[in-house]
Amino acid sequence: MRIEARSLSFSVRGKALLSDVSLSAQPGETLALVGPNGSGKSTLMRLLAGLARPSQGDVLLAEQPLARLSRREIAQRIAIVEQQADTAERITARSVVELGRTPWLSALRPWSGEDTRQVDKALRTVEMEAFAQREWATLSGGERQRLHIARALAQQPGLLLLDEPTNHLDIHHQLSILNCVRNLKVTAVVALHDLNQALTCDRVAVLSGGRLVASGTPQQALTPDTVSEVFGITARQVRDAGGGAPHLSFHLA
Ligand SMILES: Nc1ncnc2c1ncn2[C@@H]1O[C@H](COP(=O)(O)OP(=O)(O)OP(=O)(O)O)[C@@H](O)[C@H]1O
Repeated sequence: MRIEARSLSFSVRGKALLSDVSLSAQPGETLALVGPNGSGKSTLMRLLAGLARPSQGDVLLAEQPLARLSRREIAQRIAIVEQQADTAERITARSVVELGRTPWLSALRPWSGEDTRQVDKALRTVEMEAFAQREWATLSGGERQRLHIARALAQQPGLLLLDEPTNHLDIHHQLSILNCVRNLKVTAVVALHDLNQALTCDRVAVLSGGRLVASGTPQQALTPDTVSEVFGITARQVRDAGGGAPHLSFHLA
């Protein structure tokens, strides 16, 4: 599903948290959102998810204004995993993932084999099948994070919004979750702090002080000059001795 932000601004008590942000992701693309702490990534995610209304501008999902969709219609199209997402504690891992099926259920459409299949598939994708019956309270931070992502995948959204999904994850699961997201046919917007992980996405948008300062392909948006200026460091592009894609190395300026 195509997502577009048109001239989005958002203020709280007269303070501008986002100013005139325009960006889009095409169906199936993975768009990385990067920027320093407090630059507005989570705020933008919440506007894209319809969890907050922009002060100005519009969010269009598959060319339809989000503001015109009902909560249920939004839930059938958009899944979000927020930073510090938490869940009631007396519940099993599997039940958390089953919550992802809620937007598709109704009195006329009770739980079916298809729902069970989607939950199984999501648990497999995040490599958490073996934990399905565990109590939520007994799980580690990374295991909970993977289950939140599984819950979002079980929702079968057209747009997946992930706010720092690799937080808490060991390097194997960081790479495997990002790989899985990039390979999904679903459009994804992913807030990331690891700029080298952002380099592996289809497109990158760079926020600074609530404004969009660069966007485009990773090579266009994440130039050493832009990264140095936005993060107040010195960035250099380097290549492994064995060739391969360039990546960034960082030093304090
Ligand atoms: N309700 C609010 N009232 C006042 N300021 C707020 C409110 N919510 C967020 N902010 C401020 O807006 C700015 C953007 O916050 P946001 O959480 O979007 O940043 P972020 O880029 O996701 O940061 P991080 O990388 O630290 O997660 C921050 O300075 C934050 O303190």
